[in-house]
Amino acid sequence: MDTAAEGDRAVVATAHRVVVKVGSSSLTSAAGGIDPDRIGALVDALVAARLAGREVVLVSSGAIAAGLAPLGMRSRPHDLANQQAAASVGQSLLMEHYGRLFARAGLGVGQVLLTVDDVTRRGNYRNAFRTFGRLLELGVVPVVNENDTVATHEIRFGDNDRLAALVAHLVHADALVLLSDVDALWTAHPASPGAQRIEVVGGPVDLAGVDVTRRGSAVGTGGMQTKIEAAGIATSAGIPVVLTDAPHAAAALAGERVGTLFTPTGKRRPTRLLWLRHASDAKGRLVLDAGAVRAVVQRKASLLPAGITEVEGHFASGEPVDLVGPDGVVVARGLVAYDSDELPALLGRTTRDLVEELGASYERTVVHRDALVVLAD
Ligand SMILES: Nc1ncnc2c1ncn2[C@@H]1O[C@H](COP(=O)(O)OP(=O)(O)O)[C@@H](O)[C@H]1O
Ligand SMILES: N[C@@H](CCC(=O)OP(=O)(O)O)C(=O)O
Repeated sequence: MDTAAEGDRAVVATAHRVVVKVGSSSLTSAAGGIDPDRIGALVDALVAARLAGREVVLVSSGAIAAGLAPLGMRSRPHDLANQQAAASVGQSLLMEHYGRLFARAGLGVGQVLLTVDDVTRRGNYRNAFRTFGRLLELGVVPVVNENDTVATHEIRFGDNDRLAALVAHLVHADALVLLSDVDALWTAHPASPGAQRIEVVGGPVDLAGVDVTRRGSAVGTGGMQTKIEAAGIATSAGIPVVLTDAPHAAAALAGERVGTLFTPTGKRRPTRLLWLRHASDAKGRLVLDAGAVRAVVQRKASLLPAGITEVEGHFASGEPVDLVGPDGVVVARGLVAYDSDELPALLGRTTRDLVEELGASYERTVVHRDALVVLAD
């Protein structure tokens, strides 16, 4: 291994605040339901880290898997209503296990159920940040899951890998550990002939040719693809990621050479903008003329009505929209300051014109540069 990667393992070993995500497949037994030995071993590793003075946030899947047997369901249901029912039953079982297991070491747990809105809307985001901060100050281990019972398709993360990356960013974690049922990222599904373990991923080039198409466990959701995406989100925000299996949790946290290390590719950015890039679905599109594209992309300027030629979709003020160039390529994403039905009358007009005719409230930009992330640079 090269020295830089060894240095990054040390960064994981010394990380004070860590987010650990565990997948359904690592918590449940083949027969279904929570496997007491597996969840017990995981908690032991987290307790050791906690008692060594580190702050731990656990993102745990497994609610749906844990709820299947009590409801007489044989396999993970495909429809949302049954998934939500299973999650409702399973989440409390999961928390019962965590509460009891951490209590043996004198540690408390706090359940945090999140929807996409909680990491995308500014007010909710701040609120979630405060809650995590307080729980950690109190020495409690936050146990996070998606709020499956109420989340509809529109407000779903869909997989906890991405949720874990966003939580890592939200809590300003120093490292993210993704625990699955596979010991590392491999060049192809580990059962494929010739597949090899990958020890370090330094950026997207190291992933060229890696095959993650084969599905994983029956109880997991996203397979390897969502883990790679999650690692990309975290590393682009300066957070190193280790991907390994649950039995290697303690070794991963100790910075040992287990699993796959994804080294940071970017710097830590203002927190709100990361979700804008990764967690939000754009509600509409604004088509920009070439001058506006240059202003937004190169000069990092705010978007004014004068540079917009078309408005597509229905959105309300404050929602995310894509900014596209005259060629239809998305160049940025931002929070729009007008409703979609207000905008057409403003297009192509200067702000001065608008203020004179319509009043001072039209002095605002359509997308302010502080609420905008450039995707094309
Ligand atoms: N290139 C690859 N390297 C490692 N695992 C892979 C690869 N391609 C597919 N997989 C599968 O992805 C699975 C992990 O995804 P998943 O079952 O969703 O786990 P979890 O429940 O932990 O989120 C592995 O068990 C493995 O079968
Ligand atoms: N929130 C869902 C899990 C979703 C999920 O991403 O599962 P997994 O692929 O096992 O991490 C649950 O608790 O069942």
